[in-house]
Amino acid sequence: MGTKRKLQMKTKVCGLKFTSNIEALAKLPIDYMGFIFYPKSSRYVGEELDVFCLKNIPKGIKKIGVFVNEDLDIIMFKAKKYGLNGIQLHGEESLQICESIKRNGLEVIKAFQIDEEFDFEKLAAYRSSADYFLFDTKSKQYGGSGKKFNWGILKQYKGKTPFFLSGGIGADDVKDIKEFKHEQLYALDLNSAFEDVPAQKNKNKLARFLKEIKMTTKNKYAVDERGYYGQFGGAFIPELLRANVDELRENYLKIINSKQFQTDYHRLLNNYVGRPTPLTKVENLSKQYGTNIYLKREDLTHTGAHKINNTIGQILIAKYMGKKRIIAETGAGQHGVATATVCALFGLECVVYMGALDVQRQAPNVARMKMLGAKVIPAVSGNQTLKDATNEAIRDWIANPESFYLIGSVVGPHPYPDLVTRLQSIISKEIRKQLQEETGNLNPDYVIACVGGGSNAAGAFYHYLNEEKVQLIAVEASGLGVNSGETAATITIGDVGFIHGSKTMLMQDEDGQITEPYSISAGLDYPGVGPLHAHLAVSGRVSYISATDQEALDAAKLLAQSEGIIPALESAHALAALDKIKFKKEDVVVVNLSGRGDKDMETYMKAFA
Ligand SMILES: O=C(O)c1ccccc1NCC(=O)[C@H](O)[C@H](O)COP(=O)(O)O
Repeated sequence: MGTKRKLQMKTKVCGLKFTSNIEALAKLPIDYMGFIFYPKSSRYVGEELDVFCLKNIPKGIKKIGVFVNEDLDIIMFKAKKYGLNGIQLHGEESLQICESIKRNGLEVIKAFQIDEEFDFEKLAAYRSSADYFLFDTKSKQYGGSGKKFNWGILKQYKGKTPFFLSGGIGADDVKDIKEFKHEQLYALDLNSAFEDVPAQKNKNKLARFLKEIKMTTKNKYAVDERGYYGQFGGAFIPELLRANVDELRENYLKIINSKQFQTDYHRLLNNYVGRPTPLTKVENLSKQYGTNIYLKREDLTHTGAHKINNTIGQILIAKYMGKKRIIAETGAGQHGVATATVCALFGLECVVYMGALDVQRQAPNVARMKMLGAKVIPAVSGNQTLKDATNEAIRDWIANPESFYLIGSVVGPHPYPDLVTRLQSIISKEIRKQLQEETGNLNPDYVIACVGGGSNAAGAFYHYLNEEKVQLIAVEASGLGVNSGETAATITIGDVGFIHGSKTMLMQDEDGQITEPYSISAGLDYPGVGPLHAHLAVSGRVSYISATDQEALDAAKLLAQSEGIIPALESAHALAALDKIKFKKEDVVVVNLSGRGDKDMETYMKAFA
C-alpha cells in the first residue's frame, strides 16, 4: 500500500435514469454518470432514459453504460444510441469483449466483486484491455448492493491499472476515505447510499459529500502553507522586503478568489488579451511526425506571448492594493512589453530592467516598451541577461518598497511562483475544454512546453499535473550543448541552491556560485528554474529534456515553412522536442506555442543567412 494519494479524486454517480434528476446532478462537480443497462437491476434504465437529455450532459462528465454479461452488439448499439463514453462490465465478461469495446474507442471499466477470497492475480490478464478496474462488494445482484467490503483487502492489489472504489459508499465515509491510501485509487463510485428511491439521487446529500471529499484530498503538486513544493520554494529575502512579500502573501489568495477579481480578470482576458487562444491542429507537421499535433496559440494573444495572462492578473492585484509604481524584469522582452502594456492600460508608472545584451538582441521589444511609456533600464552586471535584470529589479524594490514588483515567471519568493502559476493556468484550462470539443477527450497523451523560469510550462501543465496518464515534457535550452559550458539547461545539469528568493535547482559551480547561462533564446537563458519545476523534476512527474540552439532554429524553420507560423525562439525549443520522442499514430500531442517570432527576426536572419 503506497502513501501517496491520487489527486483530485474523481467521482462517479451511478444508477441514474430520471431526466430531471440527471439534469440536476449535471450541475455538480462530478466526473462520471453511470446508467444501468442490466434488466434485473432496480435502477435499470428501461425505456425511460431520455436520449436528448444524455446528449446534453456537459462534456466534462463522462457517460458510462453498466452491463452484466451482455452481447457485444447490444452494448455497442446502446453506446451509439446514448452517446456513451465508456462501458462498465459487472459480469464474467471475456477479455475479448473488453478488447472489442476498447477498439471501438470507448473506455472500459471492468468491475470485480471483492471478498476475502478474491484472487488479485487474475487482474493481470485485463491490464491492457481495461482502462480502469472497479472494486465492488460481492453480491448476488452483481452491483448496487449498498454494502461496503473490507477495503483492507485491496492491500493485495499491486497492479498499475487505476481503480474505482465502490460498494455502499455513503455520506458517513468521508473519514474512512481520507484514511484509505492506495497508489491506484482513482475514483469513488457512488450509488444507493445517496438515493431517495432506486435511481433517484438526492442532490443536496451528494453536493455536501462532494464538498467534504474535495476538502480532504490534497494536491501533491500544489504549494503548501509555507510556500514549498516538496523541498523547494520558500521566501529567502532581505529583511527590508519582508513587509512587502508578507503583504502580498496575505492578500493574493483573497484577491484572486474574489468575485470582483474573477470578473475583471476574465473580462480583460476575453476582451483585451484575446482569449481563448485557438488550439490549432497542424496537419502538415502532424503528417511529418506521423501523429496528431496541436499548437496552443499563445502567440496570438495581444502582445504576442503568454506573458500577458500573468501581467493582467498582477496589475489588477497591484491596483486593488493601491500601488502606483510597477517594477519588472525581462529577458526576451515579452514580459517587459506585457508589463508596459498593462501599466499603460491602468495608468501606472512602469520601470523595466533588461540585461544590456538582451536590450541589443531584442531591440523591437525595447522600442515597444518605450512607446508604451515604460522606462527601460539596461542591467550591465554579469553576462547582462535575465539573471542580472532580476538582480537589478530586486535592488530597485528594496530601495522603493512601496512599489509593486511584477514578476514575469514562476520564480522568486513565495507567493510569486504560486501566483504566476495560477494566473498562467488559464492555458491548460482552455486546452482541456478545446481538446474535449475537438476529440471528445479532455486529456492529450503529451503536453510539451519550453522552460526558462517556467511560466508557460507551469500554465500548460497545471490542469494535467494530477492526470498521471498525460506525459508532460519540459524542454530546456542547452545552447551549444549540455556539456559545452554554454548552456541554460538548469535541471539537466543543475543542483539544489538558492536564487532570487527561493530554494530551487540552479546552475552553479562547486563553490555554489551561480554560473552564467547561455542560450540563443533570450527568454530561456536563466540559470535557475521555478521551484514548482524543481519539484516536478525530482518527483518524476515531468520529464525535462533539452534542445540546442541549432535544434531550436531547425524546428522554427520547419514550423514556418510547413505551417506558415513563425514561432518565438523560446517556443521553438518546445517544437524541437518533436524530433526526440517516438509518438504513436493515435497520440494526441499538444505543444504550447508560447510566443510569436517577430521579435527574433534579426537572430533568425543571421542564423539562416
Ligand atoms: O446499481 C445497480 O443496481 C447495479 C446492478 C448490477 C450491476 C451493477 C450495478 N451498479 C453498478 C455500480 O457501479 C454501483 O455504483 C456499484 O455497484 C455500487 O453500488 P452501491 O453498493 O449501491 O453503492
